[in-house]
Amino acid sequence: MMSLPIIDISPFLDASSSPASRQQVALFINNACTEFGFFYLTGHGIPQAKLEEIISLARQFFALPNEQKNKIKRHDAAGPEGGDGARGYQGMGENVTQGKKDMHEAIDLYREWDHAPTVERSGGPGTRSTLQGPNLWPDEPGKLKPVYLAYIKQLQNVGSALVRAMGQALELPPPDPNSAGTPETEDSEVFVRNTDHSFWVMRLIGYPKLTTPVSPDAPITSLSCGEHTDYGCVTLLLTDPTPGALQVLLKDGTTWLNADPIPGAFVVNIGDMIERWTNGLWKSTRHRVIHRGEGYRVSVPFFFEPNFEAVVRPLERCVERSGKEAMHEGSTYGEHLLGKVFGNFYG
Ligand SMILES: O=C(O)CCC(=O)C(=O)O
Ligand SMILES: [Fe+2]
Repeated sequence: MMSLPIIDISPFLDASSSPASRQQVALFINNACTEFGFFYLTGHGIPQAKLEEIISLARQFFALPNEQKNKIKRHDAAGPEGGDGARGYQGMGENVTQGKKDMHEAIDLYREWDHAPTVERSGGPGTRSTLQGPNLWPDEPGKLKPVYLAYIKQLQNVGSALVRAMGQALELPPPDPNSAGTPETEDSEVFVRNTDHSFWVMRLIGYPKLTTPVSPDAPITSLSCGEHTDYGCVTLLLTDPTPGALQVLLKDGTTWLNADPIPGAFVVNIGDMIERWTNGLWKSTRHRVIHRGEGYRVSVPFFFEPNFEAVVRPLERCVERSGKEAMHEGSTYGEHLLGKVFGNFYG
């Protein structure tokens, strides 16, 4: 049975590693991103016990009564509740993909809005614009917030190492040692610079087992998470050990491959902004979740994204190499994200 490649990123986290070991990793990444857009990541330095604690804390939250969970409910932006339309807890079926309700519940966390002043909305004092509110952390379990904040710091470091490796994997020129470069400089550090204030997203997701009937002819009417690509740069996905839930669409466009978890490894995939930057040399691969297995499945994806104001347009080298017209004229990651956030709840 075919399986996704496994990539050890440690040479990009270890300042004393040899250029040859980094080059080897870059080569593997190029192959994995060209062929699958998905791979397993090891050598990230986060102990397995920490990863298990992350899953366990999310599981404890989802086991609370609804009344308790709804204390941090997501509210629409510009409303009297002071919601920002994005952050907070969403109950079962509140998320929509391709016009269908997803059978999961979730907490969404984002980088705090610290790159620009917040803009109060016309709803009156205390109302918020989309994404401009604070994160809503649960009181229970009490350890969740501090443990997650420390974990998010570590993940940003891993994300940064990964996008550095990606710049090298694309054979972009090395940075000029005499100049710091700007966000527009198209060298191998281009992704690192454009993610240095990553507008990251973290989702804690709980999936009950699907109970809709299975028959090979029946259309799948309700999924745990409908078919989609991820929005941004790279996703570092942590899941509990449940097999057979996450499925990845292969290049043939018809075969779904199970991306079963490997203990201690992240499942990594590239998002829409990397596809745009590479002018489609690397595609953001479609995937979905169908959990018909045993137990209540928990996953915690971390989306390491560009800066909110990063302008993402196809890199010249990638346009040349692809032999195609530039696929996009360029826009900020923030604009792309806002469009997606509206679609998730009002689609
Ligand atoms: O739960 C999973 O395995 C994947 C979730 C996912 O694809 C997403 O949240 O974007
Ligand atoms: Fe996804």
